[in-house]
Amino acid sequence: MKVGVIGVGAVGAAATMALLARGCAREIVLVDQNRARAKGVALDIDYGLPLLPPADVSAGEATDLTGADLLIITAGVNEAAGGATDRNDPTGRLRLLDHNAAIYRDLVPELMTTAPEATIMVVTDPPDPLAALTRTLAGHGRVFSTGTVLDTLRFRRHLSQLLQVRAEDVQALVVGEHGTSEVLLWSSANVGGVPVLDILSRRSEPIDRARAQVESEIRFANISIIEGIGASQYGIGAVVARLAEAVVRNEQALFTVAAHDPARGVTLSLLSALGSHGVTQTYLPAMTEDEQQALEHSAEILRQATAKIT
Ligand SMILES: NC(=O)c1ccc[n+]([C@@H]2O[C@H](COP(=O)([O-])OP(=O)(O)OC[C@H]3O[C@@H](n4cnc5c(N)ncnc54)[C@H](O)[C@@H]3O)[C@@H](O)[C@H]2O)c1
Repeated sequence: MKVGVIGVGAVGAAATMALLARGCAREIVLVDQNRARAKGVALDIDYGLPLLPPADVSAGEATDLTGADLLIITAGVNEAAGGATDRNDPTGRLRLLDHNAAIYRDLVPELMTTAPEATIMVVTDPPDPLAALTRTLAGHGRVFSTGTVLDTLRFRRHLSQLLQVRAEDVQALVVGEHGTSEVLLWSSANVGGVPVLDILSRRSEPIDRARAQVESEIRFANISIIEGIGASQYGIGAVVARLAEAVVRNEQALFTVAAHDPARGVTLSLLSALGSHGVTQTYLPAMTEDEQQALEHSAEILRQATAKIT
């Protein structure tokens, strides 16, 4: 399987290492407008390849992506460079939209001339409106964004720490925008079928305080990471690799990736089956009325953002 990584900054490099460790791509081509950077990352990784599953990694141009099965786009400014690191700013990652949409308007048509058959994973922020734009520019529907997959993992990790159980046994979803309006589905969060809210309600600590703390840590996790290392990269790298694996193996595995939702007329995260052609089926998770309202609010924010660029 041939995979192209377009944008070889912090996220592109971390995603490439995670892809290699998972052994789900035989050939990876790294493309960046900073050619020297792509070459440096490819060379650095190349020296570690004898210890990794068989694969070739090279730096190239868009023209070297011919025959790619999957394109992973991480090109664009991040929250630190784009001034989106204020916890009190409800716009959040949407602040990067105009800048990164301009990059996509140049990039995607060029990619389509060389790899028109590839499925496309959008990682650049804000990923959901950019996936909608990519779908229009590419002229096909094999486009999804990483959506709230990372937020969902963060939710599971925080609940696992709160309840002292391993994260693999925590089922919990975040839906809507990958951004400040995302919706944590507390009502269906469970460990081994036992509702998380039932467990928390039996504790001495007020449930609202525990919920508010978890929500805040998840909603602003990117900023906490950026304050330490300048860019959120390793968690998303692991997410990208797992999603790439689902695509190249045509798994139809369920993730909260974002895809076009005809019912709401917008690209956002629900629960979707992911395979070689991108998202093939989407399910609306069970929700309380409050959660449904929050999801519709998130959809509206994304609709308005998407309308500005498409
Ligand atoms: N979806 C998520 O969950 C998630 C998580 C973390 C980061 N991100 C986003 O991923 C993006 C990349 O973040 P980063 O930290 O790697 O940024 P970065 O600045 O380290 O890297 C971006 C790279 O894109 C390249 N680039 C810019 N325009 C290009 C073009 N037209 N063609 C090819 N390459 C181009 C730059 O040269 C740079 O190397 C940002 O938008 C960031 O906010 C998304």
